[in-house]
Amino acid sequence: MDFDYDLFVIGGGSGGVRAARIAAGEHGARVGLAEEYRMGGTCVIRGCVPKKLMVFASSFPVAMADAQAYGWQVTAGGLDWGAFRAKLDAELDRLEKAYRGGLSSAGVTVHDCRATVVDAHTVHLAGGTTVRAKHILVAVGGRPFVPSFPGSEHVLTSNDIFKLDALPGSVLIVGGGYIACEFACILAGLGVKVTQFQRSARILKEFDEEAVDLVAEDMKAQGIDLHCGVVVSGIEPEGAGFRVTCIDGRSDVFDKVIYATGRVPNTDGLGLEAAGVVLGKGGKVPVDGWSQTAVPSIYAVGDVTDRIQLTPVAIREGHAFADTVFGATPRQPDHDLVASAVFTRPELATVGLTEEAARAQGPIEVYVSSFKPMRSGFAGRADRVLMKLVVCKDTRRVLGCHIVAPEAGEMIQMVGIAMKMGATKEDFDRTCAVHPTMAEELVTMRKPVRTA
Ligand SMILES: Cc1cc2nc3c(=O)[nH]c(=O)nc-3n(C[C@H](O)[C@H](O)[C@H](O)COP(=O)(O)OP(=O)(O)OC[C@H]3O[C@@H](n4cnc5c(N)ncnc54)[C@H](O)[C@@H]3O)c2cc1C
Ligand SMILES: NC(=O)c1ccc[n+]([C@@H]2O[C@H](COP(=O)([O-])OP(=O)(O)OC[C@H]3O[C@@H](n4cnc5c(N)ncnc54)[C@H](O)[C@@H]3O)[C@@H](O)[C@H]2O)c1
Repeated sequence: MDFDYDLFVIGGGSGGVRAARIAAGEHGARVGLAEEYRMGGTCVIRGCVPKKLMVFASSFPVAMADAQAYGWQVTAGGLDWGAFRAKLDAELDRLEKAYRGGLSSAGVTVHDCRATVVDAHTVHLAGGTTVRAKHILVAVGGRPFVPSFPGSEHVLTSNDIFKLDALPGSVLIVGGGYIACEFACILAGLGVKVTQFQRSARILKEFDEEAVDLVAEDMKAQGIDLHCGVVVSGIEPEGAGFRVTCIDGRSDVFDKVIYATGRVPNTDGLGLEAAGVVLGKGGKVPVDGWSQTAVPSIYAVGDVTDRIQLTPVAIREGHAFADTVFGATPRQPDHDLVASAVFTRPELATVGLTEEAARAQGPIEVYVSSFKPMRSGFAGRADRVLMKLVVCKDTRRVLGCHIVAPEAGEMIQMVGIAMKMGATKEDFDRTCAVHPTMAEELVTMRKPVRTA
């Protein structure tokens, strides 16, 4: 059978771009890729990258206050949001160009349009053409989910934050996951009055409770008006802002309301069902360990699948797919012990099991050190950091590590390597400390604070 391409990738985000580049550039496949919006996808255009730059932007008021406390004569002015946004836009343009350059030098043919699946080997491109490919990779990612309720049309999502013409005076953020907590801290750091409503009893409910308690305490200490167990029932415009009413009767007006209540896969109208792929819960694409769907020529990677929604995971899945199908090195992506960080202030970073999950598996020892770090302590700030190891009593292996601290994301990357190698508590202990650092506590905690 004649095909236009060996591989057609739908979606130019983290997973799709990596798969296309490896299949074409390293394995010589004829690859086409369709992207309907901007090359780079969520991570580059409206996720990790602009978010992290906003995290940096929001960190300067505290840094300036610290500088003053250390004796520097600095006067903090206000943020010029317009100037920041212009630089941010230019940086995203630069990155998008670099992504396009990478695809072009690998020999990938890019189609700047929406693509839909017609059958197991056929893709329809908006504009009217149809292409045939031996393999199709679905890497369409997801988009913000907003529940439906009276007034839900008035809310913003994470996509809109990067495009605000001006910073609002006050915001309500609804949700308690990664995105809600990160933007609560970012906006508070930028000087916005932030209120946060979480529906359930805790924020960041997938994370270690003790670690999250410290993050929540710190978020409140920096002025975020955080409330759990609150459900919004309606929103209506009032003056220049919006009146938000909740089922417990509370009611208040905010300049903007931002919903960060999870993400849904971009599979609506994609044509997968017609091609024989039965979609899973919430429209996610079910795949096996090779990222293959029930239709053998159709594969899927990244947020559109029912796995872990993180950029490095999407990249690994795309790379493993390309090596498996077009290279001579079949391998499955490894989803075990994936470290991640929530870029709140302070950061929360984690790898492995929470204390709660580990307890359910068998006897454990828990090592915790929580203290005032030297840098902020000297500046007179009350912030505390937390280093926590969850250890299996029988095998002595470190099952989980949880860090709440500035730059926790940088630290957990290294702990992840040790844990992936199967490090025991005694391996941590025989590693000499780097002094004076916060991370030295990870190798100097001698006695468990509790066992279970
Ligand atoms: C605000 C925010 C912050 C985040 N921060 C982090 C972080 O700090 N660290 C981290 O690891 N992860 C983070 N993530 C998650 C991360 O961005 C995603 O896990 C990752 O981008 C998923 O990659 P993907 O390739 O699956 O999909 P995406 O990157 O979403 O790419 C999918 C692409 O497909 C395109 N597309 C969709 N449908 C079609 C179609 N029919 N035809 C053509 N093109 C189509 C879309 O336009 C998009 O460009 C964040 C996400 C958000 C929203
Ligand atoms: N730093 C990072 O690595 C990073 C940052 C941002 C996003 N991400 C990825 O993106 C994914 C999506 O992030 P997210 O924060 O949107 O989702 P999430 O799943 O982390 O959190 C969703 C939150 O919304 C709440 N919620 C869900 N439905 C609701 C409803 N109907 N009403 C009120 N509240 C509701 C949930 O209780 C939860 O707190 C994350 O799971 C993560 O994998 C990663």
